[in-house]
Amino acid sequence: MREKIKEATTIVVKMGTTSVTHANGTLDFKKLEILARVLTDLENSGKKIVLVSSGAIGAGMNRMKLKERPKTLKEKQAAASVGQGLLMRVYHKFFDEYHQTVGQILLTKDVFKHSIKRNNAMNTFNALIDDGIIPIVNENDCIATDEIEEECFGDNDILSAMTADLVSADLLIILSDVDGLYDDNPSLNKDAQLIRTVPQVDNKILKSAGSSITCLGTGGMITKLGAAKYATNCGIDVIIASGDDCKTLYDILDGQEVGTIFLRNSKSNEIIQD
Ligand SMILES: Nc1ncnc2c1ncn2[C@@H]1O[C@H](COP(=O)(O)OP(=O)(O)O)[C@@H](O)[C@H]1O
Ligand SMILES: N[C@@H](CCC(=O)OP(=O)(O)O)C(=O)O
Repeated sequence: MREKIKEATTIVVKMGTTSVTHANGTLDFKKLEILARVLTDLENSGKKIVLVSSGAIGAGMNRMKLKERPKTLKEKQAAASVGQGLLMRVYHKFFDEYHQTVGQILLTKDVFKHSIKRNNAMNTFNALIDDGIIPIVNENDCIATDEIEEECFGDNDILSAMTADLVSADLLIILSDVDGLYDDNPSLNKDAQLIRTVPQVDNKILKSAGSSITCLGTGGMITKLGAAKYATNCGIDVIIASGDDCKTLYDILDGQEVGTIFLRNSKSNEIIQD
């Protein structure tokens, strides 16, 4: 069933806050360094890679010496403003080690609803991808407040699914602090079982998802399932797996049974072919 993953060419990889930062918000250099190496290697092998990375608020929070995630919207925006620059500087540094050029794209969700803005964003993505440059995407937190205002509604998960659709990706890989979708929140229920394959994101599956209990991650599994539903309906396979060791991306793309796979909705392909 996972054999077809080997053929995926355009791949969007989403790194959650918990995968790019330590618990105190400082950037996890070890993980980011490995991520840069693996993504460059995949790009060199002929894959087209887009990275969606969270972590701006965590990184900014630490630099501003805030002890906990800011509560008010303006404080979160200020932290994102400080942190986004830090995040990109670290990405530039690590990707440079492997002579891989990256470009920053900050998006707001309204871009996807507005045909001219959507087209402009798509042209930028295509120009970067055609030049072998890896776009690094985050939400433009300072002007788009829907993602950070309410912890439980929306986040970079859905943005990664919308981006995957925009670049006509074959595969969306969401890396997190959990190794896939469980039948119950594994942080609260130690008997929860990992689900390997989800043929369809239906109500039963949606009910298994809970929110995040970390102080930095937002949305938890609820927004990841929203993203999986969105992307699979666009004809894109989705894998949720652990971002602990980014070398796992090799195993995923080798078709190995890593994390949870959400199978693309085949009807969406029929619609596209019609
Ligand atoms: N059914 C579930 N399966 C797996 N994780 C779940 C589930 N329900 C809730 N979660 C929570 O979702 C968390 C991952 O989401 P989040 O903290 O927002 O990560 P990220 O920073 O990667 O977006 C897990 O650590 C877990 O506590
Ligand atoms: N765009 C913000 C939001 C964080 C966000 O979506 O977090 P996550 O649920 O960990 O992907 C940031 O970079 O901090």
